[in-house]
Amino acid sequence: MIEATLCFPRRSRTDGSGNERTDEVLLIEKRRGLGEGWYNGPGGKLEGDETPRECAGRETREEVGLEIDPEALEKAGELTFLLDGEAHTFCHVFRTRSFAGEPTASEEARPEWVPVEDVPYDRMWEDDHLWLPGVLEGKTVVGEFRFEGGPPLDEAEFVNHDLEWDVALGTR
Ligand SMILES: Nc1nc2c([nH]c(=O)n2[C@H]2C[C@H](O)[C@@H](COP(=O)(O)OP(=O)(O)OP(=O)(O)O)O2)c(=O)[nH]1
Repeated sequence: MIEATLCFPRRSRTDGSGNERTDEVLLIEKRRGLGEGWYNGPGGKLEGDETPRECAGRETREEVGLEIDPEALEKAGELTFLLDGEAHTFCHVFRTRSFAGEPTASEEARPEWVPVEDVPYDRMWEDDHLWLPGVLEGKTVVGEFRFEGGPPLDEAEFVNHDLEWDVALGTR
């Protein structure tokens, strides 16, 4: 089974007059690989003996150039994606308001700050609207999502899911 991560950097912005506060999340438009053409958080597969939070920090740096201290990542979810009845990917989800630098595009990703109210769920993995809103509200989630008809996973059909909220997650 693949072990992977997703990272959702957050910021709050005030408009010029200082009245309107917008809560934003950094998404990427993925330019290649699994989920190409869709929006997602920065992230990817674990390499070597790195921990999930080290992986989330490294992928965010490689894909959009933000520097993130792995210890500053807050664990928000653990998602299992099953393909044709078999565990395909186990994905650790993190969020953080602590990072350095400005997002820049890479070969893999085009970054975009998006108001939390305007996340483009119609241009994302089909399951994301089920768990990402809660994650962006600060909840923790454990989920199982079943796909059929692949590989690859991103061409399979999303068939059903189980979700559990407000779960105490490990510290990895
Ligand atoms: N939001 C969301 N992300 C998903 C779903 N399924 C799934 O694998 N992912 C994530 C986990 C990983 O962060 C990412 C796939 O890994 P990746 O970006 O390394 O894949 P890739 O094929 O581009 O690999 P590589 O060439 O970069 O090594 O997609 C899903 O249903 N929703």
